[in-house]
Amino acid sequence: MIEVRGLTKRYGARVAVDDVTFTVEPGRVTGFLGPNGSGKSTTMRMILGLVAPTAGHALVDGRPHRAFDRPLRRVGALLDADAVPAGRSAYHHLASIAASNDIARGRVDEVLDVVGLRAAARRRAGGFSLGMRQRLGIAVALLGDPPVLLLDEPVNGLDPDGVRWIRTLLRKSAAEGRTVFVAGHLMSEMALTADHVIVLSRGRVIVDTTIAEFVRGGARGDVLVRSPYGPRLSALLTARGATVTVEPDGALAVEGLAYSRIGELAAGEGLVIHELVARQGSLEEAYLRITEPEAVHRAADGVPDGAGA
Ligand SMILES: Nc1ncnc2c1ncn2[C@@H]1O[C@H](COP(=O)(O)OP(=O)(O)OP(=O)(O)O)[C@@H](O)[C@H]1O
Repeated sequence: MIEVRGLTKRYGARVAVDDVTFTVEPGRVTGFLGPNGSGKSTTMRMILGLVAPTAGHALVDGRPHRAFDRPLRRVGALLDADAVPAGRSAYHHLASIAASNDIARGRVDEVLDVVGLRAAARRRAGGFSLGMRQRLGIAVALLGDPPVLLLDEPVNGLDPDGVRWIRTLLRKSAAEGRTVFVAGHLMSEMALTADHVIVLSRGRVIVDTTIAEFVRGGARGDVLVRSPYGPRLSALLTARGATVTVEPDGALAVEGLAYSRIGELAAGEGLVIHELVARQGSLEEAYLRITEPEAVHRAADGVPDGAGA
């Protein structure tokens, strides 16, 4: 479990993380979302004891990270895939980290297998692709078989196969009872991987809830209707209180009426329907809806007065 209480980080006048409190529970994947610069990495670094908080504290399984003698056995972290030493092979990189954390050398081969780097293990990590460096970073995180995983954008640079592999790994780790905390920007992937979501905006927590609840509360659900009688159907549904938007391909997006009612109304008027789909809102839609004002504001911040396009 990760417990963050009143965590704050100021850099001069800039508040990177502002009185943040949350708990990351074991047994589920918790997604950590927020626009660029909202404070996710700084929060993760404070949890790992790499950045000193201005105020507040973070505990991992009840203790501050610095209290662990062999931290890799308690928390596996991926922060920056470029942190791999260029001159060393993947094997030697992992072996030296294992030795300093009192982890059996045999574990190195195991994690190389898990991350799919066995064949490249003797090559210099400096020649690795971004995806391979990312896999090596994940190997380091897994080395100590830790009960807590903390990963900053783990799918960055991975191919679709790798993205699916990460998803499976994180789901499996949570099912084993581990605490899995993962920051990311890829909403479609987060929707498939996470059970719970914490959203930061300007250094503050603005959402801390289940993915299902977040999507239900923040995203629009509607019904997609395709019919050769689009305009007549649109008039009919509007007269019954629905809000109808015509999509670029001529389909109708209908809000305010259940799909069953739409089908009945159309049948009553003898209007043929080719497709009738109840669409669930997406995580991306819910996320954009709550963070868009900030994105706009930040874009405005970035444009100096009088600067032309
Ligand atoms: N060492 C530092 N010195 C000064 N400011 C910093 C430092 N580290 C982070 N910041 C600032 O703190 C804020 C939060 O940054 P942080 O990297 O935590 O955001 P993030 O949510 O991880 O962003 P991204 O999604 O782009 O990775 C930003 O305004 C950033 O410029």
